[in-house]
Amino acid sequence: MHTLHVELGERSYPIYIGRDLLTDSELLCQHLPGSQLVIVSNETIAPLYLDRLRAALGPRELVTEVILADGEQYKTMATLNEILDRVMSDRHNRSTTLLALGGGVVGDITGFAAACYQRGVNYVQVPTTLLSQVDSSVGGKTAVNHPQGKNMIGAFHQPRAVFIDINTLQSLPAREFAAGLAEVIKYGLICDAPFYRWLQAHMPKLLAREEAALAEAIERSCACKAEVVAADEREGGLRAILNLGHTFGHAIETAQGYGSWLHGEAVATGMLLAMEMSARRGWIAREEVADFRQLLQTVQLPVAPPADMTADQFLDLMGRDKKVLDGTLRLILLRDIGEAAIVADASEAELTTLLEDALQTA
Ligand SMILES: NC(=O)c1ccc[n+]([C@@H]2O[C@H](COP(=O)([O-])OP(=O)(O)OC[C@H]3O[C@@H](n4cnc5c(N)ncnc54)[C@H](O)[C@@H]3O)[C@@H](O)[C@H]2O)c1
Ligand SMILES: O=C(O)C(=O)C[C@@H](O)[C@H](O)[C@H](O)COP(=O)(O)O
Ligand SMILES: [Zn+2]
Repeated sequence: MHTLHVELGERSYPIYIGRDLLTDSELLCQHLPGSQLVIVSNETIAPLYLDRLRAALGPRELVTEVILADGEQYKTMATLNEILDRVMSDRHNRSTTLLALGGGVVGDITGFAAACYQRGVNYVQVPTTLLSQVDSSVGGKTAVNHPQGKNMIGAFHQPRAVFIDINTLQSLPAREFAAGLAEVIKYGLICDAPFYRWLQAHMPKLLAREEAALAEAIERSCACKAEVVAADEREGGLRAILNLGHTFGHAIETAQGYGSWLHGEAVATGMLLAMEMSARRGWIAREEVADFRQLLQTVQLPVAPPADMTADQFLDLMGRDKKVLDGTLRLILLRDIGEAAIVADASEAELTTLLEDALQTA
């Protein structure tokens, strides 16, 4: 087992990465000492992993299990209320801890419920998708979607611990695994060029879900995220680099009504747009864009935006991005592989041409 730390003073917490953590009673109970617990999962994950986890957690005075419907389309206020209603009805007090067992959807909603209940109770993350293991379980961004925008209602609320059991990845559908790889690749692009080159070389091993390669990729991704979050917890500046590809990607997810494009798929296409834009500015070589496109294709991630979108629709949705400040859109581009830049000078003309060219390939 490897342990990383997110250093945030009194809100610091460990990230444990290893096999069979889901059944590691001693480790789990060390971080979950209280008598009250709320386990939040969904209808797909619970039948696979809940029994084992429950057994490892041992008997408690009060345990509430909330099993949500599965899907990004349920990352809503209504689902948040479902959790809060159960927590209220079962009379949990402030000493309770929420535990998210699942992917990023379960994790983001559970974290938000923990941030809201009685103005904030503890929660821990037990992420079961690649995406949630390398990204959403770490950093304390919690949220639900609004029909008009992704993650628009939420709070920063850090978990107390993250337990990454890499065995759970063996049951993950291939499409979801690929979506997680998009966020893994993101870390190489924004802050770790050697890691990006390693990913290019080791993609076959990752796609075969070889344990050593998976552990390495998860650890390096979490290390990057932990460092960025520790430096800028609430996205005053630097943390925005974790949003590479997301301004385009969130526009795609919102336009599609959440669900038909997976988050990682939309981010992959968004990262390709950001790389193309960086190349057009002369910041990165054309060959890097071509190699990146090839890498996405190897992983079976989409390389063109949805054909039914227009550049105007993109611009409208991108104008609602959380990185818009005083009416100015900020985008994450690449100065080089491993070196992200936050730019505020993208013109409407530059974006329209970029998007129209990309839409022609869709
Ligand atoms: N908070 C953050 O910093 C952050 C970062 C990245 C993404 N996100 C959010 O995370 C969400 C995407 O997360 P996701 O990709 O994990 O999607 P997800 O939570 O929808 O999970 C993907 C699918 O895999 C299933 N699943 C989960 N674990 C499984 C397993 N081990 N075996 C079999 N099936 C399994 C789920 O039931 C679901 O159907 C989006 O809402 C995105 O906005 C948040
Ligand atoms: O942790 C962050 O910061 C990120 O931006 C990570 C992203 O991968 C993630 O999708 C996040 O939820 C996006 O945040 P948002 O503020 O753009 O909604
Ligand atoms: Zn993301």
